[in-house]
Amino acid sequence: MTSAPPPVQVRNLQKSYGGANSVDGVSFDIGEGETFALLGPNGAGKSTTIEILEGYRDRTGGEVSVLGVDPQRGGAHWKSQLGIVLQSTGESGNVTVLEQLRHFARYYPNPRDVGEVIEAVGLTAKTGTRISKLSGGQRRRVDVALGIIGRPKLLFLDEPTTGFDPEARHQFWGLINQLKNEGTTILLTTHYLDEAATLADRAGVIVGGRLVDIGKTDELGGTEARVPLVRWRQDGVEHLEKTTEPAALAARLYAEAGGEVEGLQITRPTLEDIYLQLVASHGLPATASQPTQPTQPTQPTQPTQPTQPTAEETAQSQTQAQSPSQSKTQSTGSVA
Ligand SMILES: Nc1ncnc2c1ncn2[C@@H]1O[C@H](COP(=O)(O)OP(=O)(O)OP(=O)(O)O)[C@@H](O)[C@H]1O
Repeated sequence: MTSAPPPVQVRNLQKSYGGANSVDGVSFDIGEGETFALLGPNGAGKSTTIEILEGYRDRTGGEVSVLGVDPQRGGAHWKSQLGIVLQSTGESGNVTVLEQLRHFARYYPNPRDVGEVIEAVGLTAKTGTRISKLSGGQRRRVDVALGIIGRPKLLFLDEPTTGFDPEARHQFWGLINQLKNEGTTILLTTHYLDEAATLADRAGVIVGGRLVDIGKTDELGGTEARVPLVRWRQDGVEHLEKTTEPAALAARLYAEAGGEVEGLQITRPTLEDIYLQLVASHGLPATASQPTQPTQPTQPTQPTQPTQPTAEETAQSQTQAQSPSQSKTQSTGSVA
C-alpha cells in the first residue's frame, strides 16, 4: 500500500532576485493535518517561500509540490483548495464585512457559513460596518475570514495576527485549533514565538534564505539548548547552574540551607530563547517578538474588482485574501 504524498513538499528551493539568493536550498515537507511554522528574522525568505508555494511567485530552482501540483501550474480547482492570508492587509473597500464575505464565499464550491466565519474571527458586532471604517486589526481579521471562508484543505497564514490585540490573538488561536481539529493543513509564519509554540506541531527556522533547523517545536535547537537553568542566591552571591535535574538540585540546596533557598528560580528555555540562540549562532541579530510594523491598509479594493497586482514588487503589499478565481496568478499570470 502506498501512502499519499504530503500536502506540501519542498526540495532545494531557490529564489534569486537580480543574482542575490533570497531563498537558498530550502527543503521541507508538511504532513496532512499538520501545522508547520516558518520562523526567521526580517528578510530571511519566509514570505518569498510561502508565496512560491501559493503560486504567486515563480521559483528560480528546486522542486515544489502543493496538494500534488506544481504551484506554477496550479489551476482554478487547485486554488479553490487553498486558503491564503498574505502578509499585509489592504481590504479597505466601501463594502461591509458581510457583503465582502458573502461575495467571496460564492467563489468556493463548499464555503463555510458566512455568519459563523464572522463570529469565529470576532467581527459579529462589525457585520454591517464598511471595511474602510474598521481598525487595522479588524481589517486583518477580515483577511483571516477571507482565508478560511472556502473551507481550505491547506491554509497559508503569513503573519496573521500582526496588529491584533492580545485578546484577539487568543481568540485567533482558538480558531486555528478548531481548523486543526477539522484536519486542515496549515503553513504559518509569525514573529510571535509564543504563537508558534502554541499552534505549530513543527517549525523550520530560516536565516539568510537557508533553513538552519527544522523539527518539532519542543525539540528545535537540540537537547543541549533546552537544559533548564537553576538560579539562587547564597550569602548575597548569585549562582547559576545548568542541569537536566533541576528538582534534584533544588532539593539539595533546600537541604543544605535547612529551609527556603533565597532567590530560587528554575527556568526552561522557551521557543523564543531557542530561536534567538539559533539565529545568533548564524550570525544575525534576532528579532523575535519584534514583529514588523502593524500592517497598513493599501489601495481600497472592491469585491467586484479585486486587487490585481501586475508586478512582483507589489506582491507583498497587497491584500491577498482573494478567491481562487481572482488570484494574482490567475488573473495576471505568475509573476517571476
Ligand atoms: N520583489 C523583490 N525584489 C527584490 N528583492 C526582494 C523582493 N521580494 C523580496 N526580496 C528580498 O528577498 C529577501 C527575503 O524577503 P522575504 O519577504 O521573503 O522575507 P521575510 O522572511 O518574509 O521577511 P519579513 O519577516 O520581514 O516579512 C529580502 O532580502 C528581500 O529584500
